[in-house]
Amino acid sequence: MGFVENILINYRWVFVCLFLLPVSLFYNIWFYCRNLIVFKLSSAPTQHQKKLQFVQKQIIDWNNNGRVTKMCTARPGWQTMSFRRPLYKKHMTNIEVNLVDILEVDVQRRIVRVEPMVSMGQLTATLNPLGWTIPILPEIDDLTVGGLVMGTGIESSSHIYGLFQHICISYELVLCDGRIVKCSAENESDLYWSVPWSYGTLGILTAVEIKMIPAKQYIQLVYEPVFGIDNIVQKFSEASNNKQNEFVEVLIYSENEAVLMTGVQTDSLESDKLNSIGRWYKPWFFKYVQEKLKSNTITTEYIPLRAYYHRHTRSLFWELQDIIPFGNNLVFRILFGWLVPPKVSLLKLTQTKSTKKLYENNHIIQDMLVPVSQLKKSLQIFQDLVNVYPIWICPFILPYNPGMVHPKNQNQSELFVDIGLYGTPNVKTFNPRETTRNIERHVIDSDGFQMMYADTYMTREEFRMMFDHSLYDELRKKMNCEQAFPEVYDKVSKSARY
Ligand SMILES: Cc1cc2nc3c(=O)[nH]c(=O)nc-3n(C[C@H](O)[C@H](O)[C@H](O)COP(=O)(O)OP(=O)(O)OC[C@H]3O[C@@H](n4cnc5c(N)ncnc54)[C@H](O)[C@@H]3O)c2cc1C
Ligand SMILES: NC(=O)C1=CN([C@@H]2O[C@H](COP(=O)(O)OP(=O)(O)OC[C@H]3O[C@@H](n4cnc5c(N)ncnc54)[C@H](OP(=O)(O)O)[C@@H]3O)[C@@H](O)[C@H]2O)C=CC1
Ligand SMILES: CC(C)=CCC[C@@H](C)[C@H]1CC[C@@]2(C)C3=C(CC[C@]12C)[C@@]1(C)CC[C@H](O)C(C)(C)[C@@H]1CC3
Repeated sequence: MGFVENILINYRWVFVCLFLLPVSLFYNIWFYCRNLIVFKLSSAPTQHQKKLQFVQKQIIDWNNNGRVTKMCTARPGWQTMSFRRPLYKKHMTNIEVNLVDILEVDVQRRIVRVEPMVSMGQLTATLNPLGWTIPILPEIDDLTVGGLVMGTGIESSSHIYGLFQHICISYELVLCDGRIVKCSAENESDLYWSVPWSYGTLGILTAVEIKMIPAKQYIQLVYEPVFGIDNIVQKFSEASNNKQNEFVEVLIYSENEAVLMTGVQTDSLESDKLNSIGRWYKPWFFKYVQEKLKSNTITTEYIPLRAYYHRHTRSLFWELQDIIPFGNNLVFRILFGWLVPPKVSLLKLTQTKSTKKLYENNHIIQDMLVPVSQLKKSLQIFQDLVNVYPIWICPFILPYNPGMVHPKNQNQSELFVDIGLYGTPNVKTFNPRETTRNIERHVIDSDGFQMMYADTYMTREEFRMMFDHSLYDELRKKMNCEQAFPEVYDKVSKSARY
C-alpha cells in the first residue's frame, strides 16, 4: 500500500478535516447564496415551465433519435445519498433535471409544491420560519424530494403519516413519449400508486405537491431509558400505537439497553429545559442520548423544531465516528464543530478503491422494514448475525394501497418498524454477501421490505417476491416504457452499482 493510500485509509480524518471540511463549507456557502438570489428574484415559479419543457425536449429528442439506450437522470452518482454509485448512468441516456426550487407555498390548501431536487435542509429553512412544516421530514439535509419519492423516506413521525410518498398529493412527470402528466389518487391513479419505489423507471419526475402542517417552535421530547429486550419491544409498540405521540424513536445501545424518545410539538417552554442540540458545540445526538442510560429516570427537554429534525445530520447517525474518531471531543466541537459534517457527496467523490473495499468487507449499512410483530425476532437475529450497535428503530404505518409496497398478510394498514443497522459488525462470522443474504431472507420471510439506498444481494426472483410488481408491470406495458427505462431491479441490484 502506498504512502498516500495508507494515509487515506488509516487517517481518513486528516484528509477529511484538512481538505473536505473547508471545501464543504464553500460548497454550502455557494449553494446558500444561489438559493437566496433565486428567492429574492422570485423567479422560481416562472422558470419551472421552461425547465419542464427542457426535460420534455430531451425525451422527444431521444424518441426522434431512435430510442437507442434507456434513460435515467443525469444527476451524478457521487452527489446522491445512496450508498453506492450507479454504474448504469455510464451507458444510458442521461436526462438533465436541474429542478431545484420550491415553487409555491399554498397556505390555503396546505400544500407546498416543489421541484424534485429540493433538499430537506432547504425545505425546513424555507417552511419553518413561515410557521409550516411537512409531516415527515427525513433527517439528513441533502436528501432530495425526488429521491425520497422514487425510493422512500421515513422519520419519527411515520407511525402517524406513513412513508414519504404517503404525504405526497400529486406527482408531475414527463413520460417516455414526452407527455407531461400530473397524477394523483383521483387522476391517473395507477401511475400515482406505482411511482413510489419505482426509482425513476416510469418517467422523469418534475414536480411534487406535498402536504403541509402547521409547525410549532419546539419539540417537547421525553427520554425514557428501557432495559431488557421484552421491555424495549413492549414500550416501543405502546408508544407507536399512542397517537398522542407525534414523534417516536428508539436508539438501542446494546442487547438490553435502549432509550425511547417520544415527542410532541409545542410553542410553550420551560426555559431551564431548553436544549438547542443543533448548535455546533453540542455533543452528537446519539452520544448525548446514550448518557440517559446512566440514570434510570424519565427526563423531558425542549428542542427547537429544526434542530430536532436534523438531529442525526451532524454525526451522520453514528457513521461519522469511523471517519473522524475525535469528532465528538469537546475541544474539537468548540473549534471546528461548525464545519461538520463533511458533505456526504464529497466523501463519496473522494473515496478510494481501498476505502470502498474496507466498507464492503467490514461494514454494514442496512435499513430493514418489518411488521412490528417481527421486531423481537428480528433484533435477536441481527444480534447473532452482526451484533452492531446503536440500532435505530422507527415505527411507521403502512397503508394498504396499490403499488409496490403494502402489507402482505392483511388487507388493511399495518404498523411496521424500520430497523437501521449502521456500523462495523462484531461477529467473526461476518461475510458481507452471506450475512446480508441471511438478513434479506429473514426480511422476506417476515413479509418485510429492504430499503434500496444501500446494498442488496437479492436475486431478481427474491426482489420480485419482496416487492409487488403486478401493477408496475402492467403499467410499464401500457405506457410502452419497457424499452425506455430499466426495471427497478436493474437499477438497485449489486451489479448495477459500484
Ligand atoms: C418564503 C420563502 C420562500 C423561499 N423560496 C425559496 C425557493 O423557492 N427556492 C429556494 O431555493 N429557496 C427559497 N428560499 C430560501 C431558503 O429558505 C433558504 O434560504 C435556502 O434554502 C438555504 O437553506 P440552507 O438549509 O442551505 O441554509 P441554512 O439554514 O443556513 O443552513 C446551512 C446548513 O446547516 C444546516 N442546518 C441549519 N440549521 C440546522 C440545525 N438546527 N441542525 C442541523 N443542521 C442545521 C442546514 O440544513 C444546511 O445544510 C425561500 C425562503 C423563504 C423565507
Ligand atoms: N430517513 C430516510 O428516509 C433516508 C432515506 N435514504 C434514501 O436515500 C435515497 C434518496 O437519496 P437522494 O440523494 O435524494 O436520491 P438519489 O439521487 O439517490 O435518487 C434515488 C432514485 O430516485 C430516482 N430519481 C431521483 N430524482 C428523480 C427524478 N426527478 N425523476 C426520476 N427519477 C428520479 C433516481 O433515478 P436515477 O438513478 O435515474 O438518478 C434514483 O433511482 C432514497 O432511496 C432514500 O430511501 C437515505 C437516508 C435516510
Ligand atoms: C432510513 C435511514 C434513517 C437511513 C440512514 C442512512 C444513513 C446512515 C446512510 C445514508 C448515506 C450513507 C449510506 C453514507 C455513508 C454512511 C451511512 C449513510 C450516512 C458513508 C458516509 C459511509 C462512508 C463511505 O465511505 C461513504 C462516504 C461512501 C458513505 C456515503 C453515504
